[in-house]
Parts: sequence; C-alpha cells; structure tokens
Amino acid sequence: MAKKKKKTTKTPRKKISFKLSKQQKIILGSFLFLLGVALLISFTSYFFTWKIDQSEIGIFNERELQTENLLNKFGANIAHFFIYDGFGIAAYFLAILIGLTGIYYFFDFAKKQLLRFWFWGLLLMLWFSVFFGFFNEKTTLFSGIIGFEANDYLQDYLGLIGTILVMTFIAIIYLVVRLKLTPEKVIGAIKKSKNEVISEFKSTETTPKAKISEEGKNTNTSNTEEVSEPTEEETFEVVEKPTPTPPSPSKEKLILKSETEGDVEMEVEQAAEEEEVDTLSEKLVKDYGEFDPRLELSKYRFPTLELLRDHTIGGAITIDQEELEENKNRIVETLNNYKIGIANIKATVGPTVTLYEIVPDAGVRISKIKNLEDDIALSLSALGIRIIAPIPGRGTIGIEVPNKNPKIVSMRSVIGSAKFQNAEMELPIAFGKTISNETFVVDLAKMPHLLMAGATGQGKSVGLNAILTSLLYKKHPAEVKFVLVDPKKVELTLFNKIERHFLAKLPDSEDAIITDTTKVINTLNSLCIEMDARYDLLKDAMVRNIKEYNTKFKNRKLNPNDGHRFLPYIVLVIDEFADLIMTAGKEVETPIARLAQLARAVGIHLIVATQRPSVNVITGIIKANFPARIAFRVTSKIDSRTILDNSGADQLIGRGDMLYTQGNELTRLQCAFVDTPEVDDITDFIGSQKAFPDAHLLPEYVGEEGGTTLDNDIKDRDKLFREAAEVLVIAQQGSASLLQRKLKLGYNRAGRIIDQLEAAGIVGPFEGSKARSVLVPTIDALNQLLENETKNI
Ligand SMILES: Nc1ncnc2c1ncn2[C@@H]1O[C@H](COP(=O)(O)OP(=O)(O)OP(=O)(O)O)[C@@H](O)[C@H]1O
Repeated sequence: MAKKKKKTTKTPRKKISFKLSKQQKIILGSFLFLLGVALLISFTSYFFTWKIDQSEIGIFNERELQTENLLNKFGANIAHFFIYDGFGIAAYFLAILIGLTGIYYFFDFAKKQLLRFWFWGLLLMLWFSVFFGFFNEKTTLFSGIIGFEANDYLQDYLGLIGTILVMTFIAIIYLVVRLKLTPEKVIGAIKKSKNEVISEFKSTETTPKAKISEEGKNTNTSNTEEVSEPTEEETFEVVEKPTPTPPSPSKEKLILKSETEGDVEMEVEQAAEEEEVDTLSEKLVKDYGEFDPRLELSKYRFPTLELLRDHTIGGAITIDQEELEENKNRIVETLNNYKIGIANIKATVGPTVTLYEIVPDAGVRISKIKNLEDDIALSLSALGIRIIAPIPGRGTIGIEVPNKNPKIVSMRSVIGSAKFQNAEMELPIAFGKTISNETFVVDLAKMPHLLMAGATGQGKSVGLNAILTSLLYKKHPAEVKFVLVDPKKVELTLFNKIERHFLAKLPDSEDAIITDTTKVINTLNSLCIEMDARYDLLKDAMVRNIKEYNTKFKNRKLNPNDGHRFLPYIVLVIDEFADLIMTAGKEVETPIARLAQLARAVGIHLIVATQRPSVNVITGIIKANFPARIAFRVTSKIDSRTILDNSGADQLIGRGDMLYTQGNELTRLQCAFVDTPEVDDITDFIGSQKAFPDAHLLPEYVGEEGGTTLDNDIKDRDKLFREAAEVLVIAQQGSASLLQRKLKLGYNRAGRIIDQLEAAGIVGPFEGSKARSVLVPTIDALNQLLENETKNI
C-alpha cells in the first residue's frame, strides 16, 4: 500500500522547453543587436588605438586605468581577443552575425535563413582570416593569430601554391553555391556593364548635339511652350519607357551632363521591370515538389531480366551458306523458267525467315512475279513463302523463305535490348524481332487499339503474354492497370497474383480476371462510365488528352478537391473475342465499339484477340476503330483479308510468325517467346512486393436485370439527398460523377444517392453509359415534390 502511495505522490517531470515567449524574443533580440553594434564600435576603434592600449590589455581590476578604445577596457579587451588573438579583420563578420541574429529575434523572423547566414558567415570569416595570413608576416592584426597559424599550417603541408589552390577552390564553392554564379552569368554581367559604359559614353556625346538641334529649333518659328523660353539653366526631363533589356531591379536615375559648362542637363529615368510572382501551382510545386504518382509504392522494384530465360538454345542466328545458295539458285531458276531475268539479288537472314530481295531486269512486270507466287513456292518446296512486290520504299521485290532451322526469339533478348530499354514511349511493347533481326518496339498508346487474330496454337496467347510482360517491365503499378477478360479461364490466371498491383476490377467482384460473360458486359459498361468521367475531367482541366492531363496534375495545376486525380492508363485485354460475341452479341459489341471510338484520348486501350477472324466477329465498326492489327497464321485467305485487309497471314509458318500492320504496310515479325514459368516468376516477383490495398476499382455499373431494388423509404435516404437532388436539377443532368465532384462523394455513395433519386422519381432510369435524364425541371418543382412526399407519410 505504502509503495502505491509513494508512486502516486510522485510529481510528473516537467518537460524542458526552449520556446521563447514574444517578450523574451524581443529582449534577446535587442541584446544581441546592441552587442553586435558594440563589437563593431570596439573593433573599429581597436584599429586606431591598439598600439596605445597594448599595455593595458588583460588588466581589469585597476579601475582608474583608462584605455583609448571607445568602449574602454571592455572594448579594448574584447577587440583584442577577437581581432588579435582571433580572426583579424574578418572578426567583423562575427559582429555582423550577432547583430543580425538580434534583428531576427527582435522581429521574430524564420530562423532557417539565419542558420544559413551563420554557416556561410563563419566560413567567410575563416576564409578571409586565412587569406590575410598570406600578407602579414610581421603583424597578425589583419589575419589574427588563428588565420596566421592556419595559413602557416596549410603551407607547411601543401606549400604556398597548394594553399592558394585550396583557398581558390573554397572561394569557387562559395560563389557557385551561395551566390549561384555561373560562367554565363559572369559573361552576361561583363557584357551588360560594357554596354552601359558605351551607352553612357554615347549619350554624353549626343547631348551637345541635342542642344544644338534644340537651339536650331528655337530659331525656327515654332511656338511650343517648352522651346519658346529657353534659358541657359533650364533642365528638361526625358522619361524613357521601360525597354525589355537589360532588366534592372530598381528605379535608377542617370544624370547626363554635357561637356560645356552650364549646359542643359538631362535626367534619364529607367523604370524597373515588374517582378514576376509565382502562381499558386508554381508555389505548390516549389514547396512540395511535383506530384509523384509512384510515391505510394515508392519502394517498388521493377522485375529483373534474370526472371526471363534464354530460349535460343541453338545460339544466335547462324547463316547457313549452303541453304542460302540453294534457295537463291531455285529462285533464279524458277523465274528464268518464266523468262524473268534478275539483275541483282540480296538476302537478309532473320530468325525464322530469310528475305531475298530481287531487282528484276528492266521491263519486267511486277504483277507477273506476283502471279508466280505459288509456282515459286512449289519449286522451293517450302511452306510460308510470301512475295512482296514491290517492297514499299525500296524498289525491289521481296521473297520471304522460311529457314530450315528457325530460331526462337526469347523475350529476354527483346526486353534487354537497348531499343526497348531506351524507348521513350507511354506504353512500349516489344513484340519480337523483324526479318532483319531488329527488335520491334511500338507504343500501344499510339496504336491506339490492337486486334489480334490467329488460328489455334499459332502463338496468340504467347503474344498476349509478351505484350503484358513488356508493360510490366516498363511501367509502375501506379501508371497502368489491366482489365483482363479470359473466357477460356486458363490463359491469364497467372496474373491474379498481381491483382493489387496492376489489375482493375468492378467494386463488387471477387476475382479481378473476368471469365464470365455477364461480368464482361458490366465491366465494359463500367469502362464506358470511366471513359465519360475521364472526359469530364479532361474538359474541366481544358486539356486534350491523358498525357497533358497527367502533366498538369503532376504540376499541381489541378485541385484534387474538385475530383481531379492522377489517371493511370487502362489496358483492356480480351483473349477470345469470338466466344464473347457468340454468347453476348450486341451487348458486348456496343460498348467495345464505343470504347474503341472514343477511349484513346483518355488512356483506355483495347487489345482484342480472336481465333476466328470472321466478319460476324470482327464487324465493320470494330475493324474501323482498330487500326493496329496482328495476324498469326490463319487457315484461309479470307480470314487473312478480314484481319489484315490483305492476304499473307495464311502463308505464315506458325509458332509466333506474325504480320503486323498499323494501317499501312505489313511487317513480318517473329513474336518473342515467353513461357508460362517465366510469367509465373515475374508475377511472383511483383506479387511478393508491397501492394495497394485493393485492385484499382472501376466505377460501379448496375446492369438492367441486376439493378438494385428501388427503395423509396424517406428515412433511409442519404443526408445529402436533398442537396444532391438540387445539384442534378440545376444541372439537368443525372450523373453520379457530377455528384461526386460537386458534393465530394465517393463513387459508391453517389451511386446510392442516384438510386434513391430514381426511386423518388427525380431522375430517370439507367441509360447505358449516357447520363440519366432529370425528371424535375426546376427547383420549385423539386420543393413541391418533396413537400408532397412528407405530407403523404
Ligand atoms: N513466339 C513463339 N516462339 C516459339 N514458339 C512459339 C511462339 N509462340 C507460340 N509458340 C509455340 O506454339 C504453342 C502454342 O502457342 P499459344 O498457346 O500461344 O497458341 P494460341 O494461339 O494461344 O492457341 P489457342 O488459341 O488454342 O490458345 C506454344 O506452346 C509454343 O510452343
């Protein structure tokens, strides 16, 4: 018990605080300021009296003893201590710093700047003290003992030249860091002063002339007031308008006198340029730096190259001379059989095919060679021959012949290539290698949507994995989000591991990867809502595309309180589009077409793959909005035409051999190969790192049949119900995103309020991705409606 009592009687320890009250600051400030002044006086006086006072230094107890220093014994001793025993003339810095500190405390200015003054001031004091050490070998008055000894010490170790060099270096540091001096500024200042001298010289020269002309005018019959009564002493003022160069920080007056005595004097006044003031956004950027979308996952590590394997077991591409010669002879022979002479032939060996470029003899018709495609293929007895007549931009005819030993192009080699690593693109994709063995990198953001077709087993899934891998190697989780649709349920499951890093999903769904058709419809419509919301944001920010928007947001020119946010790119990947169209038809096609038409500017990009590129799957409207297309091997010429608007895809050899077009010419590529275990490793690597709390949530979309039951219970209404109703009635637009912005609500709450408004008959039913109609025309009508409601209860 006694112990307990002891404990309770213990008084809590007082915290020691160094915070000064306002009065204390004023007292301390004035003390320091006056001390600084006292030091300045005693130092100055010391230089005149030190010889006389020399013998009295150190004697305090003899009251009658007087010294010559203006501050008597105190002044003589303190000055002796700081100047003679200390830093010489440089001790003035100390006096100034103490005085300055006094001013800072007196006016209670921020102390950060003061610290800087002390740091640089002390450095300067030491520097000058050592510097004067060079000059006064006999008396240490200029440098003080510290400066003299320090100089001596440096010279003992570095010699005179070494010491000068060290001192120069410190001086440069001061000039560059503290005074922000650069060679350009120095040159500019020299030029400026040179110009000033010249102009001064010129104006002094011209003044008498001006006077003469003035006098000349006077003799004329002009009667203006200024010239009618010229007197010898008269001065006149010419006010010069501000000239753009050179800017001067303050108003300056320049009096120009002519050489002749008692002559007209001219005063030139140059107005100072107005200072530019930082805008709010510039100030925010200065204070907090640019907005960094990566900050939340700032420790995120990008996947390493070691996670990818090298599949080129056979080593790099080898040129089989025999095979080349054989093919060349056969081509020449076949063409000769049809009386087509060849002037020149050149071969480029790629990973899977070799391109033979032919320059036919003059007068040979190109269509003739094109028609012989099948005959040449027959005589070369090889699958996958493609004839390009002519090769655009080269003036030759190309014959692509598959190699006997095709080489796999590893994802590792394309990801590790300089072309991909140095690519300055928004969404870089390394597809593989071209026929001339160059890494082929394109920007998905520029495509802007990609259609991919190929018969089963020809490399579509590998191609999709290559695209996703490319983006994972280049983009931070905050910058891009994937919406993955995988009706086959097996192809993209590995990406589940990176759900909270890179995937986007509907708020109520468990899995981010969408496998069932109704969910696909909801997701597509949700993306349409997101697209519309993004367009609203872009409009509000007065920018044309997501890149400009994000730049503006990073520069803190857009206020997050107005609903603005950093917009990540969204890449929608659909692996088996035919399946979706078969089961959902128009319901899928409409939002896809809408997205394809409009979403490019807001950073939503589509990648759609299909096994069956038939016209009822890839309809005209979809095709028109997917300018970038990839074809793996397809089974018929018709399919090739559907996907590429050209034949050729039926002639490919499979296993990643593909044709790529972005609206104009076809490029034959060997798709990079990335195996499932590699994707597994990459997603493991990313998945094991710190993630966002949840997958990126897309806006909620309530399908027609899955709509929530409309409950018109007044008690259950949201607190902001009335305010929300007013906002929508005034805007005559029933959109949840408008509520989000105006009332600063989350999406879910805004959605709930919209449902309640619908139940109350204020807004109309859901109309796809369009905003709902508002059924109440004015605020008065709204008040009436709500009043009637309460009466009826
Ligand atoms: N770029 C490539 N390089 C080498 N081999 C490849 C390449 N792409 C695909 N292959 C080979 O082809 C096989 C089938 O590829 P993939 O699974 O991508 O075909 P798919 O078109 O997606 O077929 P499906 O439509 O039936 O899913 C792979 O297992 C692989 O052996």
